[in-house]
Amino acid sequence: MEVGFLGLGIMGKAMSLNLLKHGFKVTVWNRTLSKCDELVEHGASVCESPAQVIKKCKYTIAMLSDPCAALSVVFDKDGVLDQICDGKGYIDMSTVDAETSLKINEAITGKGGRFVEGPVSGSKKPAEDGQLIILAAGDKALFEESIPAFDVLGKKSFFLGQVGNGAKMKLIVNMIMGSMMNAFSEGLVLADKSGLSSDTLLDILDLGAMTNPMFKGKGPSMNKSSYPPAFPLKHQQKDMRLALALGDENAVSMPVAAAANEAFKKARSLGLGDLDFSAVIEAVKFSRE
Ligand SMILES: NC(=O)C1=CN([C@@H]2O[C@H](COP(=O)(O)OP(=O)(O)OC[C@H]3O[C@@H](n4cnc5c(N)ncnc54)[C@H](OP(=O)(O)O)[C@@H]3O)[C@@H](O)[C@H]2O)C=CC1
Ligand SMILES: O=CC(=O)O
Repeated sequence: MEVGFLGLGIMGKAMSLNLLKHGFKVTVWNRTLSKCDELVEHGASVCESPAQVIKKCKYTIAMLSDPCAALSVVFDKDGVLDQICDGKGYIDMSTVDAETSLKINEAITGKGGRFVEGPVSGSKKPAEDGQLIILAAGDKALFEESIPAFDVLGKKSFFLGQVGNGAKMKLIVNMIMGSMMNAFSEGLVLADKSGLSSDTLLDILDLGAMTNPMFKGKGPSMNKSSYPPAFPLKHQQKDMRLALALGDENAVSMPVAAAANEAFKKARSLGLGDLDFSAVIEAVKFSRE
């Protein structure tokens, strides 16, 4: 199977490398073209614009930072829309809001193409290991044709119905994750300020009903104030913002998520946006100083 891949950030690089490892022919494009070099070393071809990738490939996957990036890659000059046509499939796996996904769907299908949104749950390591959870929606036939690629990228693919449902589900999952990360950060800081060992707190949490891979994976490095980016904090804050907007639309009161969003905003204002989202603990420490 030949696929195009647009966007080689933390996730896109790991995902496209995985496809190459599993025998897919992959043609890549990234806004900063130099990031394609490593993929070429692993056998990928490169194009100089999204339009060229779409022209070459029947199926193209995108993994871009946010709604603005997702829209720009589709609608700008030499973008996806220039070449999308009957018989082509576009699969956007970026985390965006439903409105963005619907706009893209309308434009792609308006030119005869087919569209699936497929945001993923799981970070850099699950992307490297092909263990993502794929939250797809849109064109069912395209979803089914994408299964060979999804099976390489993920451990489970959900089909959630109409376009927008994948985006909404992903935002809800990440709203919960961002809120949990804040509660966790407050607990670690409170243990430390109370004269307790935050490492012992991790051991206690790990033995009880609250054990989870996120506390287990991030806790030890948070206790060392180390935040190598797996999931950039600026993206987690984008997800909180978009989830809160979904709450607004549906009149769902979400004070916990709103407070978590404020902490992520604070962390961004402290210049921590490119670090891992666990760096939000620095905003918690800051507010207690
Ligand atoms: N990291 C993670 O753990 C996870 C991330 N996600 C989601 O996946 C998506 C990608 O995340 P991640 O790989 O971490 O992000 P990165 O910040 O590492 O990469 C972002 C990518 O988007 C591209 N990009 C940004 N703005 C534009 C633009 N205006 N036009 C074209 N391309 C653009 C970047 O290009 P350039 O290299 O030129 O800057 C880069 O390829 C996000 O939506 C994120 O929320 C989902 C699950 C897990
Ligand atoms: O979107 C981030 C993730 O870890 O999932």
